Amino acid sequence: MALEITNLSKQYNAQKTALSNYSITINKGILGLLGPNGAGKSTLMKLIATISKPTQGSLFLDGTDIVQHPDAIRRVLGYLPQDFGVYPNLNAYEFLEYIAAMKGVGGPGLRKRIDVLLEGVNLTADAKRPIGTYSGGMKQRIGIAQALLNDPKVLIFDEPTVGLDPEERMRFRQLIADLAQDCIIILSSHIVSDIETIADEVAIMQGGKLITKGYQQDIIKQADGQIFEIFLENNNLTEFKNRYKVIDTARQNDRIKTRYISNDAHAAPSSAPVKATLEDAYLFLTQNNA
Ligand SMILES: Nc1ncnc2c1ncn2[C@@H]1O[C@H](COP(=O)(O)OP(=O)(O)OP(=O)(O)O)[C@@H](O)[C@H]1O
Repeated sequence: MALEITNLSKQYNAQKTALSNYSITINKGILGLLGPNGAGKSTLMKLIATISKPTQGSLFLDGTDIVQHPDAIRRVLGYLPQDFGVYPNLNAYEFLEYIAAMKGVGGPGLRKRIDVLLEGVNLTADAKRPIGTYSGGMKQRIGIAQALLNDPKVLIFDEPTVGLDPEERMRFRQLIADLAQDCIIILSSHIVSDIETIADEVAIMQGGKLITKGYQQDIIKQADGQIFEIFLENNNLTEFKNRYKVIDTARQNDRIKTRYISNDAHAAPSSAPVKATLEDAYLFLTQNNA
């Protein structure tokens, strides 16, 4: 199963091009879309979900043009939009039955499927309560469950971990890891650590463009030799920040351990090179392309 995206552009109006000449091939497994606010992540996901039409370019799923034939993906699609709305008066069962009807999913197995999904997102105990009484994280979890109702082969999750506590994040990871053997799963976040623990491959985007895509270790390699650490006195940090892109600081006794981006030729004296992480690589690559 493969999704082939070629020269995709989306222009919302004369001033706003949200996606520009974007090409990517997405295979089975979990692809994490990383990018700052406004990078075009949601726009890309909406185009794949055929909720929105591209201004230019093509999207093919296993050789079928899904701009011309959106049903080819809709049949096998599970989608959690960023602004997922729920019906406050319905309980979880009623809501999932309603979504199942809209997706044309039914039959004798439906009740069982809903039970399994509610268990999967840890909502069994609250299934009879109106969704309007749920917390933000619980609403997000019912959103995840509805995306899985039709046994999808292409799953799109826009910021799925928003509002989830660490335990629920772990549960989400396990839930989709099992599905990834057999599905294309695309999820977005601007929280690098979420993508780091969930995704096999990562696509970094910025300003509507794809900066890089690959396995995590290959993306991290791109920042090798560019990340340094230095111990600074308290009052030197502000000036240091004017000269270098600081990634992180941590107070250690009376000094500040400062992680920053540079290269060997320009690193500050008394710095030590350190091994890059995905977060470092993300900041390095988006800074270079800003
Ligand atoms: N319907 C629209 N009309 C006009 N501009 C839009 C529309 N939707 C999105 N945009 C703009 O397109 C750009 C890309 O937006 P998009 O929501 O795809 O980014 P994103 O990477 O998902 O951002 P975030 O992380 O904040 O959700 C932004 O500048 C946004 O303001």
